[in-house]
Amino acid sequence: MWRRLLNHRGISRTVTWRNLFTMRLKTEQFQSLFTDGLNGLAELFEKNQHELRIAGGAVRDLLSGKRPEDVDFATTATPEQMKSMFQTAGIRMINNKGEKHGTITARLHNENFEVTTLRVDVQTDGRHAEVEFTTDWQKDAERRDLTINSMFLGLDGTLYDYFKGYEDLQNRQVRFVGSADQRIREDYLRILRYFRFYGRVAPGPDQHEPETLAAIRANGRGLAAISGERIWVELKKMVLDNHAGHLLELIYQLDLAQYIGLPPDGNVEEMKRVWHHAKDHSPKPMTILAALFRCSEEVEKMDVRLKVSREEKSLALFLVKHRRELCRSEEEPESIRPFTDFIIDSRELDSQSKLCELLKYQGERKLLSELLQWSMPRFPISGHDLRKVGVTSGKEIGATLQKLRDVWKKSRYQMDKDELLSHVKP
Ligand SMILES: Nc1ccn([C@@H]2O[C@H](COP(=O)(O)OP(=O)(O)OP(=O)(O)O)[C@@H](O)[C@H]2O)c(=O)n1
Ligand SMILES: [Mg+2]
Repeated sequence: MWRRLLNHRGISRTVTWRNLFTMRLKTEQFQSLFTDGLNGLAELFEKNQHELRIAGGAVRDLLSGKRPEDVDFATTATPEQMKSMFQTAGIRMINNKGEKHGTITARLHNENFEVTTLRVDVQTDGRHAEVEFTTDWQKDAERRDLTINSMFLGLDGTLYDYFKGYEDLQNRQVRFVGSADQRIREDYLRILRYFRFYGRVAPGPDQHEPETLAAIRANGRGLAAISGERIWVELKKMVLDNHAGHLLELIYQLDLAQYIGLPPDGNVEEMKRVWHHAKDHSPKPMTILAALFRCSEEVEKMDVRLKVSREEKSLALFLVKHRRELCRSEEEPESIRPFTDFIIDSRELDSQSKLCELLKYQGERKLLSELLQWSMPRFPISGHDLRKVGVTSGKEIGATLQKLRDVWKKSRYQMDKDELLSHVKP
């Protein structure tokens, strides 16, 4: 993907002017953004002589040949100017919560467009910022986290790159804009964003700039003040990207684990092992993280801090409980029977998917592909069938069903209804 990007045919000319690097982007992904909604938005800004550009992550994605999932826009217009412009044009605006930070959301042709006024952060407490609006594009680029996230793209395809973001993207380097220390102090979550984008962009593990790591180490404690929800969103994405084994180890080396809900004495060696054999099998984030936990109390503590979903927590507890004792049988190492027996006994809907995660954890590739294809046989007997053959009391029905389940299991789930009912003594 990256080599293709270097000699992309969609890029037609490059100009360097002082520290601003510009060029024209005309890729298919870029063209495909121009829906009726965006064309309408662009026209309106042009008519009112306000500049409008695509900003941040979407520019990074477009330059990497990816269609961005969400596109943020930046403008020189103030929120007041935008509001009056949209009102005059009869365009609906929705949820004005972002207005304090300069964001107006307009709805055109059933599409929402988030447009944010250029700004500088005048005061930050490491979580929230007090902002001041500006018409200077470079100032807005300067307050962004990473060089690869600091670029703008005009709607004519012109790239505005003040901090060598494009060069870094081509060289697969992740760097903070200006001082890493300052950028991190503005929002400590950026430590985790750095790791996440490192996973996405860097060609291999361990190619960090020493100053970046020093700034992260020095500011790690700041993560303690960041909400668990925000941390979990970042951590989850990071764990599923490249180099996650290395990055999680780095989190321990830089002494950050304690601030983000991970056990201070996490089992890093086990995690690296698990990551290595699970990474190509689409593991859930918790399958990798579970390897760090030594006991269920550590899972509980993580949940208090990160407020993970009920399913995520239950998977972590499940893996910690069963990772050693529920494994392939010595006598029949190729058989998925211990796992299918477990699923049938547990009668829980999600136990099959949990066991698939367990097999990823254990690195059992063959058993995993079999279990993925296996479908649970249906137990052919109901209470109703037993009543028909004369078992009437509730207690007796329960006990007989259990007994028949055992018989069924011994037959490796082959016996049908009649064969099973022949075991019921009238
Ligand atoms: N802590 C943060 C979060 C965001 N940003 C800036 O705001 C942009 C948009 O943020 P967001 O959508 O949260 O992230 P993306 O970089 O777009 O990544 P994703 O693809 O995950 O949306 C970023 O590119 C970056 O310029 C920042 O400087 N500091
Ligand atoms: Mg984004």
